Amino acid sequence: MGFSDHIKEIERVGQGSNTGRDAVVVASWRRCLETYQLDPAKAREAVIVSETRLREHRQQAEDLVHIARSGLERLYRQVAEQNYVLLLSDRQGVTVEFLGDPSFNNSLRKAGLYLGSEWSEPRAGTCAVGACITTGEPLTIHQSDHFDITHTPLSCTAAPIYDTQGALAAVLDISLLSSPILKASQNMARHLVSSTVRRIELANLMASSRHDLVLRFAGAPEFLDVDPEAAIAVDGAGRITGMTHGGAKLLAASRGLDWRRPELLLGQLVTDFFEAEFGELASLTRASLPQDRRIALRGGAFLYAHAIEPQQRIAGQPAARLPRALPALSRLGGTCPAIDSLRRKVMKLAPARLPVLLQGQTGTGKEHLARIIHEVSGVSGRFVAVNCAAIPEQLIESELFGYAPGAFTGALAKGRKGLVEEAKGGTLFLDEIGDMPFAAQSRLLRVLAEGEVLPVGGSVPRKVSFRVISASHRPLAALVAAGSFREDLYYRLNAAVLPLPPLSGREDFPWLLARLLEKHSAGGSPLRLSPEARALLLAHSWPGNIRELDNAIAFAAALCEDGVIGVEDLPEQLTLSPHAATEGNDGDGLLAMLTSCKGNVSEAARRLGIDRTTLHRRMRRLGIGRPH
Ligand SMILES: Nc1ncnc2c1ncn2[C@@H]1O[C@H](COP(=O)(O)OP(=O)(O)OP(=O)(O)O)[C@@H](O)[C@H]1O
Repeated sequence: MGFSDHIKEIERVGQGSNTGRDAVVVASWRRCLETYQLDPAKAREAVIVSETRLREHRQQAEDLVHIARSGLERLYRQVAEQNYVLLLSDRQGVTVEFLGDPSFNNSLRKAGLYLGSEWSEPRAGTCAVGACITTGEPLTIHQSDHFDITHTPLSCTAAPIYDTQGALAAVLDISLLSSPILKASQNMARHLVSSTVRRIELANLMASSRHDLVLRFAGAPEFLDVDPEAAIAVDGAGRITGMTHGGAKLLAASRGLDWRRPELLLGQLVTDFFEAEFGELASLTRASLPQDRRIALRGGAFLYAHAIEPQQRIAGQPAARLPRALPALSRLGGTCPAIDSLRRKVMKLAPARLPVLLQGQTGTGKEHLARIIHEVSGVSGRFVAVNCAAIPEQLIESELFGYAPGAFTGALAKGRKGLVEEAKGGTLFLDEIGDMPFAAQSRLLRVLAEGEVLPVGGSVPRKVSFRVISASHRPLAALVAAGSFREDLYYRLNAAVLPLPPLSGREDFPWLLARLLEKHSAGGSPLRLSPEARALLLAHSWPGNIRELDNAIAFAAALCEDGVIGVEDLPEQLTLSPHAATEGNDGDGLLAMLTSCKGNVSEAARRLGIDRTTLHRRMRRLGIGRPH
């Protein structure tokens, strides 16, 4: 369809004609024309938000992204071959997570299928993410369904992700740069996106309702354990505390209520919705066969249920296994010279309340260490963490130091306490301190030098006393030399410097691995690794450090079936990393690579960038046979 035909059709729809478009598209076009006053004749470029705004949006979505990641990567693997890219947007329509083929980066960025792209209806016109945010329903916006002519080559399918309280939290979208003409070609995409969202919501509910009873539901007993359609969480008093979107719809349908009004569902007695006593519902555990767990809703419909009991600590046993329950210093790491020395330093420094500077690559555990220092110091105040890189530059001073009444437009009438005062008597952790703007650095220096804080727009300083721990992944000394960090502040912050080693250099790797396996065991028996998966993890170079390992185990924990993580459960990037080339030089690395290629020597040689004969020679030298 040409440019002018597209505009004419939108105008006709605006005047009330029926041109055969889906109702969701028609409604969205009308919103674009009437509510957002967009002009179909004006093509707009895709909007990509600034780095700072992106960081802010990503920070807010961090927990959700963490839980969603394994589902996203699995979905991406299912669709990447058909050239789909995957976007996760927050409820403002900003893309906070993106998976796509990097070789198309330029065209994807230009088309707005990229990290930071903003797909809200008022900005981008009719688009899948924007329409999904507005309607709260899964949908496809295919080619000329898009309002803006710039986006008409795209085909986008999106589904909403709801939080456990029934609010729209994010949107998952898969998109194609070019697609077949028929919209029905995207039906499968819609099914895949919706089922991924269902799994993400279920994982989110399970993670946030550990101390409540969770009830999972399916229309057929066969699907109850593998792919439940809905779930709700219920507290000890029988009141509903959380739900997946499917759960909300099911509860609402049973009483003829509107699922868009979660306040009518949350906090209500579960027995108001089911023809069963609370005790009966709680007894629908795996102890009986799925087909025997049939229950009736108040509205008359039947379905099958699976009750998962709240996780309780069994006296003496699991509590000792939980990483949090370990004494603070032993949570630092295993036994090896580098970590033992770090532990000794922390033991001495923690009670001294000196400013400490933590240096280490991203994901090496700087915040983890800062919390340990806080705990060991035994102070009664709070631990307040501030990520200086995530707060927009214009807000950082008021966030940190607070502001006086009426300090600026939009300020609260009675002013506000800053984070520095929140940390009174405790610890202020300034992460990514190297990103703190110069003006805020000067104010912080004054607070540290004088022990008092002057709120923005205020004239009366207030006394504060707290311990400051700062962290940076860039060497602060180099920032001082480059003139972007105040030298006097640098000397105030680094009374003691603790470097954190990169994961690849940590001899206590097995200890860390064991802690993370416990962490992701979700209360059941601890997860285990197959020997091949362990070899692969040991061989990887971990550029993202402990965070990358943590994410990889979280991912594998979600995929593995019987508590044993195999190579096939690990994220693909572990086997395809650019660092793989170095992994063929030692026995473990080579074995891991061969295993990940299912024993295919040609494939392993290709990934290692060497020829087959060299690989065979290396295998003979290291005494490695071909794994089966
Ligand atoms: N010693 C440890 N034992 C177990 N888990 C750890 C340990 N250190 C770090 N982690 C885990 O690794 C992840 C990353 O840690 P953390 O956020 O402290 O890193 P960071 O260096 O502050 O990262 P960034 O530079 O990105 O802010 C977290 O999930 C944390 O719980």
